[in-house]
Amino acid sequence: MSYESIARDRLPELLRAMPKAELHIHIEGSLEPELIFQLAQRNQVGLAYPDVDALRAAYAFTDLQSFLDIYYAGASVLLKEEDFFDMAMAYYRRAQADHVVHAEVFFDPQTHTARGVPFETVIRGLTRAKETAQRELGVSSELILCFLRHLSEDEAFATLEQALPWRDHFIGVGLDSSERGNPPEKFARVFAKCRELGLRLVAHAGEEGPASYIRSALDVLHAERIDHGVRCVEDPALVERLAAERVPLTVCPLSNVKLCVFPTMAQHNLATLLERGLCVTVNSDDPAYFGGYVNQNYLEAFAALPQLHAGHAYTLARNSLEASFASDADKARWIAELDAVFARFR
Ligand code: HPA
Ligand SMILES: [Zn+2]
Repeated sequence: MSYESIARDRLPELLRAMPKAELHIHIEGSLEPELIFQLAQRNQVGLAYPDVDALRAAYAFTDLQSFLDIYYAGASVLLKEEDFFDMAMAYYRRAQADHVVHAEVFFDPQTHTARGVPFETVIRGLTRAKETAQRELGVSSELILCFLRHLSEDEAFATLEQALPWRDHFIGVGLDSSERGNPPEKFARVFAKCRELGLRLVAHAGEEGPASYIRSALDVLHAERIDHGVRCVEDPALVERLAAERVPLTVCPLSNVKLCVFPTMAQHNLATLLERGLCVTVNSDDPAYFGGYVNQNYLEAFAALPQLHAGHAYTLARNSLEASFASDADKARWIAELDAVFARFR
């Protein structure tokens, strides 16, 4: 079906209404400044900023590391199961408002266990929110445990050990934090172990790091999806392979602009990636820090890239549903809902 003829001025309404999956969201990156201050007060944690406005004013990033420094500082207010629950519920409410039917949510246990917060506290709070979101909001979700790549592989193994009693509470593992200088190869053994355990595998690659990191994420880690992946265009043979193998890329447009991966949204390569036939999806990454939740990412990308039309909107939403780790039955149901929404706009 062709949707190209749907008028451009109807795109915002269509982008908001279409059912979608979000596959690249760090739950700690959904912690809004207001909630950071509430939790700081509740838990008697001191912050380096006097108020919400001062904290928000510090969100001027020059690269990934400048963001990560402030992101880990923000997460320091999370101490109790209830804190993780409240943070995740706030995300699920925003996701529901954006017509996210399914989310695969990253969490960074090492950010918390390093501060003395037990793994159990983190997973209990997030799991309770996941179940509440399904029951009360109708938002389906799964959890993906991310290893911090600036830490050692031994530390990743120790985290996996702590997580194994909770094996059925998360579906897979990912790799995040400082990319440059921390190639996928560093985590080959722990990913091999996770693969043996039947966990789903994803990895951040090609955000700030070179295209070769995307190749090793595929060949060494056996990642099933690449988080970001926008630098794949520097290696045309890799682009062909990603297209042929239909490897999903979880692209985060606002994040890429805020972290200076692209100077402006008009220079983002989202449209190019789609033209090359890649299985691209749109996601928010760290919505509290980068200026918006998933719909804002769609809206700003479509506003800045005139090549994009309603046909691309359909492709992106459909890719997000198909690239998820949900059941075939759930995917079929959501795709039928997607088709019904687009039928209303024709
Ligand atoms: O965009 C990101 N890249 C790497 N690590 C991260 N941790 C949170 N967000 C990110
Ligand atoms: Zn990310």
